[in-house]
Amino acid sequence: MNSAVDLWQRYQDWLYYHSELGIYLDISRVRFTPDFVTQIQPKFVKAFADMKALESGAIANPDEQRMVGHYWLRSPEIAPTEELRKDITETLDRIEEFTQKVHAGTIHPPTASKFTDILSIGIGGSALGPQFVAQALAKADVPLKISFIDNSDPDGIDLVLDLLGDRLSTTLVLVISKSGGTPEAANGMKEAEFAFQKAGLDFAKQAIAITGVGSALEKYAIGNGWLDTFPMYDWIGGRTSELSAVGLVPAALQGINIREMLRGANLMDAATRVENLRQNPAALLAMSWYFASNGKGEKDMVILPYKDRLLLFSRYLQQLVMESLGKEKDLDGNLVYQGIAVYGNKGSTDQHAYVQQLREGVPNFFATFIEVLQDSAKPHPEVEEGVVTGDYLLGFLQGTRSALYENGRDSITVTIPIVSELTIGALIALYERAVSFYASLVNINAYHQPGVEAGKKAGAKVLALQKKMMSALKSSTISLSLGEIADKIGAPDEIESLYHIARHLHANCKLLLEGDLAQPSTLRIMLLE
Ligand SMILES: O=P(O)(O)OC[C@H]1O[C@](O)(CO)[C@@H](O)[C@@H]1O
Repeated sequence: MNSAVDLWQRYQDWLYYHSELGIYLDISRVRFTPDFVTQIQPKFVKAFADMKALESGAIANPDEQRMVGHYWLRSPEIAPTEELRKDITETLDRIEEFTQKVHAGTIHPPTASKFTDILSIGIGGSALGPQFVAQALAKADVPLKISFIDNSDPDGIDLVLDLLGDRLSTTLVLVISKSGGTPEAANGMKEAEFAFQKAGLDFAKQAIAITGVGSALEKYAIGNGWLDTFPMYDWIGGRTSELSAVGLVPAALQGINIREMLRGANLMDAATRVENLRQNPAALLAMSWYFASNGKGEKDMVILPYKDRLLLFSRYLQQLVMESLGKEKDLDGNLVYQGIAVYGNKGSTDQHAYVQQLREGVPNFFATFIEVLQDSAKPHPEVEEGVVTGDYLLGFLQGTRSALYENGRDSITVTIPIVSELTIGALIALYERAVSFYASLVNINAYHQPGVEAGKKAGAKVLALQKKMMSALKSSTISLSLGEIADKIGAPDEIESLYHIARHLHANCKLLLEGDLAQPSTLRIMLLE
């Protein structure tokens, strides 16, 4: 298997090529055996059946009793009802109409003839796709420049708003939240509203919402007369929403051809509907993941795109893969602790960062190289005789792939001809389907995220404690120790939380801590006047 001739044969035997998209998938450097392929075939019978059921509108997310319909977004004709088909096509038409009006200046800010910027506010699936696509398809000359508030970090928000500066008056704000109740998105919106108010601007005249039908955010936007709202359907998960209004509105506004993105996804969806393992690129990916991680997430997925524009792909895939596959229980309720950890950066930067460990250190990963065939739209000078920078990039990729393989580290290579709307749409669709297949192989629900709720609830508890602590301090004429506060508010088990809250409020000049900072039990706490 390891002779160059054998490997070349294996490469050709397993090479997948999509002629219309010009996309290749090479899984030859994953060391599965013919026996493994034979053994996994029956699991794909189920995976293909699950795919069919999901696409025809079955309740594929049993916990939440929801259909899962992101495939319908790029093939409305396969949506299970006429109403859904109409919703999808009408929303797409509305996005294009709105975009044309913004670009033409028919929809414009109160104090200028055109919008210059977009400020996109949202988190998780309501940010990662738009960020990935904005960077992948960025151009120097765009109708509107985009910036993002994707966290509840006041310093991060300051920087975004400072960079917008006076252009806030010509900024179109997109508040994106499926639930319409995610605190990070709500806080970002409130901060932006406040900044507009401070600058004497009318937020409602410069804001749109992309949110679940009937959500609190939709009601708020309509009630306050925002420019427009676009729907996010309950049958689309946040992490598969890039090709819904969530991703299409910001993309279209940046001048990105959204019909081409949808066409790319549609072509890939068709290719990944083929019920033949060897001819289905998503099935080949899922099989490789299963082999590499032993169907139990025993190895991490390292994403190495050799293209600056694709830097955020690993971050995008982190949510898609880890939120979908990282599950405690399988569909039968057994404890399985599933998942595949995803991380990555870009080549060749990685070679000067962590490839050392990948090559020689703990062999707990499999790599995925993303190769782009076209170097650049522009010709580049030779950096040495007959060699341009892009030739180096290919050399680095090939070199790392071989060096890893020689040392027992498996890899997959996805090759695209060019970074374009078509190929980005296709890549998104490829990984969405691979995740779906993998979930079937390991029998888990890829479309819920119960674990996230625990963190959200715990976060809310900390804020409630903070409020109680502040009112305890307000009603006290003397400084209090952490223990005294805990007793006063009836929360003796929360003393450590109270300490963390007090230390944060002290650093932000909301209260005073006196005592030995190295010994929390000595601290006395009082409000600052
Ligand atoms: O769009 P929303 O409802 O604000 O949710 C943002 C993100 O939060 C989650 O629900 C949980 O992290 C993600 O699945 C989702 O993409």
